[in-house]
Amino acid sequence: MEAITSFGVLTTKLFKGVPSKEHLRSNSNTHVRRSHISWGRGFSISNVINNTRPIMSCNALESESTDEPIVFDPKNNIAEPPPEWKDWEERKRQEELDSNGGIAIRRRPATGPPLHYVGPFEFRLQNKGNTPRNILEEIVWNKEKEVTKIKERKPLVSLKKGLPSAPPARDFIGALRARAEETGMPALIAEVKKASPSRGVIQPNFDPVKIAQAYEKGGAACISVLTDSKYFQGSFENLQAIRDAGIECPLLCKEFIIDAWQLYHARSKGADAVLLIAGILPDRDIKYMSKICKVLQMAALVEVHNVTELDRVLGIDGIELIGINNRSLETFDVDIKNTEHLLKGDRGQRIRDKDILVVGESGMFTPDDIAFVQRVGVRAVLVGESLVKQDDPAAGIARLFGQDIAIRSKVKTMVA
Ligand SMILES: O=P(O)(O)OC[C@@H](O)[C@@H](O)c1c[nH]c2ccccc12
Repeated sequence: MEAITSFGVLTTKLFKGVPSKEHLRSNSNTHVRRSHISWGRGFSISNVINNTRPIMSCNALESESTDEPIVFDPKNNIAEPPPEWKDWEERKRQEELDSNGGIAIRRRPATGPPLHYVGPFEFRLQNKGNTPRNILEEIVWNKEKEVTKIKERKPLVSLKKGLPSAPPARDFIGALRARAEETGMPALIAEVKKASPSRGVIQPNFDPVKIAQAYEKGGAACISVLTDSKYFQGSFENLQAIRDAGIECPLLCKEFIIDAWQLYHARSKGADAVLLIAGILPDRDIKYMSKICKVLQMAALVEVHNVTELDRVLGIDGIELIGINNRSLETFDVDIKNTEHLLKGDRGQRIRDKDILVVGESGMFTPDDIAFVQRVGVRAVLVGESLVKQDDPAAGIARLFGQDIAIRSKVKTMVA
């Protein structure tokens, strides 16, 4: 690791006790003096090793200063930090959340860490503040650039002018409620997704219209279409093509929305609903954007991943549809028990009192998974991978639910 000093470039190895990446890797039994490391913004030893946390300084943690050695695990070089460090990291994380409107990622690249002074030296790690800390941050920073560019070509005024000729918005939430009631099972939002950052290419023979038609035939109530191209190989052309092909299921535009301009853009391409991710949007944006959605007659699926985000969203008036993502967009860890965890106790009660429809999202592969999330309170599921990778997605739906939900819904409709 290099540091810029007033005398040129110095390596951090020169500073007593600060481990360089190479130093950590090559020393199976490295001793580091805690008093010489500052764990900036949730910084940990593994971040040093993986070089994932950009901000590092040589300030001492005064109050915790001790010469007690920290011994790194010889096999994977990862030290188990003492509990007070974890508390400190947690406190920092909470402070960061508070100052960031409740969101854990930095919405724009930081300008870089401040200069530090050690004796006569002035130094800073080279531009590390401009490195995204996780994939979600990277996606969002790219999205900011992408949207800024398209907005120049297609300003909001011209987008708004084109809206009257957009295909009319259909009732996304109504379709979910009706289907859940009709089948007695969670309504299905089936996802058209070619690839993802966690799975790579999921379906190499990707024909978005054919897949959407199969989903509709198989009993999906709504369809989700990935439009992000860089990370998911999706597009707005896919969304438009599916709409133009006469699919009757309402369509969710699956996009990383960070700017209200994208709402108008999604509507102009035929979307009936959009995704608002609480992990990247502060409360004021969720409020403002969900109001715009109402004006545009689109549904807003507000996605949360943890209790902090769920509590924030439950504090916002007028939210009708909440998605609980079982996958962390920061680490990609998937656990369907997350849905149970978020819906238990008081929170579940508040959701029922407000008559909010809950969508269980990600990581569902079997009838047991569907039954599990239904039992804990979801009335719709959003499923991608397990369906899109099938050669026959309609049959895939029947396998996922353990029964043919298309036939059952048709029979019931005919009887009614
Ligand atoms: O493929 P899965 O595990 O069935 O997941 C679908 C969907 O939940 C997932 O694609 C998703 C949920 N929230 C997102 C936000 C952005 C991109 C993708 C997503």
